[in-house]
Order: sequence, then C-alpha cells, then structure tokens
Amino acid sequence: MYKLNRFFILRKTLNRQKYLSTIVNGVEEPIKPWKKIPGPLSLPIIGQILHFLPGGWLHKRSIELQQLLYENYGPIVRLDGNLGFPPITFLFDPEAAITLFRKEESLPFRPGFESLVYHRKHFYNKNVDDSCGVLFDQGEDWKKLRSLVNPVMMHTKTIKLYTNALAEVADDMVHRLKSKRNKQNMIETNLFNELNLWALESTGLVTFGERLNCLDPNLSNNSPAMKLIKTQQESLCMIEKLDFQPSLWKYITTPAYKKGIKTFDDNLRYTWFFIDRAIQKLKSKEDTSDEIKGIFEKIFKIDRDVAVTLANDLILAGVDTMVIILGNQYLCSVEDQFPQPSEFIPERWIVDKNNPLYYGNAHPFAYAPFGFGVRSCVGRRIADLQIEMLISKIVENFKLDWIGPPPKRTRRSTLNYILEPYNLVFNDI
Ligand code: HEM
Repeated sequence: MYKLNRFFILRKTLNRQKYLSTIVNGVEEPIKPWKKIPGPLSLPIIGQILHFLPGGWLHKRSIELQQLLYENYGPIVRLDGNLGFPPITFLFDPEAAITLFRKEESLPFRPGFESLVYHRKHFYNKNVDDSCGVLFDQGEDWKKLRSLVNPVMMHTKTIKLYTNALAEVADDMVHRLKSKRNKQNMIETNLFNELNLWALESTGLVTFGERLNCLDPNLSNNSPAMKLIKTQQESLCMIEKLDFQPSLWKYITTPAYKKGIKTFDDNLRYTWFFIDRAIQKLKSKEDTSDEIKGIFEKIFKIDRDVAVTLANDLILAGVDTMVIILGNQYLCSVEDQFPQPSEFIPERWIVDKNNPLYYGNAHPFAYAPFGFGVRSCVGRRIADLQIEMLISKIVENFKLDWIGPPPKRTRRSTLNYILEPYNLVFNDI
C-alpha cells in the first residue's frame, strides 16, 4: 500500500515558518530566513542541484534520503528546490509536526504530482478549470469534492457495510496465494503485483459496488485489470522522474515528459473501462435498497462528473496507495521511537505498558500513516477494513515463515516498493 505524507512549502506560507521557529525552540523568536534552515550546501544559481547529479552524495543513494538528511542536519531540513521541483522542508520532530498540523488552515494546500495535474488539465479535462480530483485540487475546489465524499467514506457505519464483501475478496486472495505457491510454499509470481491485484479488487468493490474479478486464477496479462495495474505502476515511476527528481519538462518537451503523458493517458483509459462498465450497469439496473452500493453509485446520483472524477481518484489512490513527504515514515524507523525498529516484533503492539517495546512509548504522531486533519486520507476507514480482513484471513490460513537473509528494505519513492526476494513462506496450518 502507499504512503502519503504531507509536505510543506514554507516559502508559500510564512505563518508556518514562523510557527516552526516558535515550537522548535520553545520560545517566541523572530522569524528566521528560509536560508537559515540547515540543509545541503547551496551554490549561487544552481542551488543544491549538484548533490543530486551523478557524482553527488545524494545521487543514487543506498541510504534513504530522509535518513541522510536527518542524520546530517537534524529535525528540520531545507531543500531549496530546483529544475522543476519545489522547495521542501523536511520535519522530523513529531511534536513540531503535530502542532503545525493543528494550526493548519481550513483549506490545506498539498502540492505534488504536477505532471499528472498538468495532464489532467491539458489533455484530459474538457476545460482547464475543471476539477482534477480530490487528490490534486486545492482550495475551494478541493473542499467541494471533499465535503461530498466525507459522509460516504469517513463514517465507520457506512464502511462496515462492506465487511462481508471484503472478507470474500480476502478469501479469494488466500486461494490465489495458495495456487501461486511452489514446492517450498513460496509465492512464485511477483508478490507486489499480487498485492496490487488484491488492492484493486478491494477498492474496486467499494468504489463500484461489484467485483472486478482481478483475482481470477485465469486473469491474462492483457486483461484491463492487469493493464490498469501496469500503467499505474508506470505512471508512478514517471511521476517520480518528472516531479520528484530534477527535470526540465516544465521548460522544454523532454522524452520523459512525452512518455509520462502517454502513460497517464493509457492509465486513465483502463480506469475508464471500469467506469464505463459501471455507468452501463447503473443505466440498466433497478434501484433496490437492500444491496450494497458502491461509492460511485452514491455520488453519481448527486453529480455525475464528480462521481467520475472520484472514481479516477479512488482507483489511483486506493490501489497503489502512493504520494507526498513529512518525516513521520522515517520516524517510525528510529530507535528512539520504536526500539529495534528494523526487526519484526509484532508483540510490540500487545505487550504490557512497562515493556520497553510497548508501542505506546513512541510519540503519538511518530506513527501517522494516514496523515492528519481535514485533508487526511479519505480512504483510511476502507483501507483499515481491507487490511484487517486480509490479515485475519492470512493468519487463519497460513503459518507464515521467512527463509534466508533478512528482508531487504523497502524502496521509498512516490510509492513504497517491497524489494525482492520475497522470502515469505506460506505454510498451510
Ligand atoms: C494503507 C493504505 C493507505 C495509506 C497509508 C494512505 C495514506 C494517505 C495519506 C498519508 C494521505 C494524505 C494525507 C495528508 O495530506 O495529510 C492520503 C490521502 C488520500 N487517500 Fe489514502 N491511504 C491509504 C489508502 C487509501 C485508499 C484505499 C483510498 C481510496 C479508497 C485512499 C484515498 C485517498 C484520497 C482520495 C486521498 C486524498 C484526500 C484529500 O486530499 O482530501 N487512500 N492517503
């Protein structure tokens, strides 16, 4: 699944800058200039870009960027931004982060995905001012969408209606995993793709109110589901290239830009396959109150265009579960917050309060995977339920084991990638 941390562009909101200086030092201090925030050496004109180019210490790093920045510069780090990517402040102080979030305005600004937003505005939407979706819109446009979806997606009671259907999806996933095992009971195919298929099936069910059949054992590589997942993974790679690495696409038409636009086109085409199907079904079916309705159908009755935009959002956000930066993902892996952070110790969630491993000893904001406040993840209740269903079915059916060396770390980018080899063993109980 994905991570979406908020990142703040302090150049834009001076108040946040002021606030930061206050909380970090504990006393009111005059606003410090942006350039005083510690960060990699910045040279005139080219800024910090040299560190990210071949030969630079931040190019092709074997250690995560956030870890390098924290270890070298402390709890607040400045990246100036250059060649198409914006200035960023990394915040690794959970107390400061939570205070900042609490002070957030009613219309939080969350930048990012500029290439995708550009594609939606110039190649997909009819008018340049049309909505790009709840993930990407800002200000009043975002608020309008968000207030339509909140009652449908943020209420536990509404989401609980999907429990049985999601349990069936999880059962099918268990069957699929069983059928993909080799003689050592290890999954032969790409585990990352398998999880993407499950996520698409689960999110598709909640979105459209019906099964997409992504877990069908005979699913071919040319099926719309497989193509959707493939183009989604490719889209995220292109976003990483265009929006999270130095890139010239905003100034000239680069090959990466052309590839990105084509990939975003293809991805939306496959999402449309499912949207079209849902629209056709809605036209032909009678309204019965006792069946589970997808979010798409519920919103469609209020506003067709919003329903389509939202379906695009949910399928994108709910499948690969991607996005943006505030250092709490890194905070989850520091010893001060979670002792022995790189070890698999699930007991930390159930041990007694006196035990040093007790998860509650960490700062409450060190673990905030869904963000915080009015712009936090709108799919969190769905995600919680989906994950709860899958994990309980897996634990019921398998005794999990791990062979060989410890797992490689995930690669954090637009997405968190689980790196091969997947040495998980799925023994029958
Ligand atoms: C483990 C799974 C998931 C994680 C860790 C996650 C995490 C996040 C995070 C951190 C944000 C940004 C919050 C912020 O800016 O403060 C976010 C936003 C969002 N998520 Fe999720 N998410 C998950 C699953 C889902 C699912 C299943 C869906 C759809 C069904 C979804 C839909 C969205 C949408 C539409 C937004 C944008 C909300 C807005 O800007 O108003 N997410 N997610």
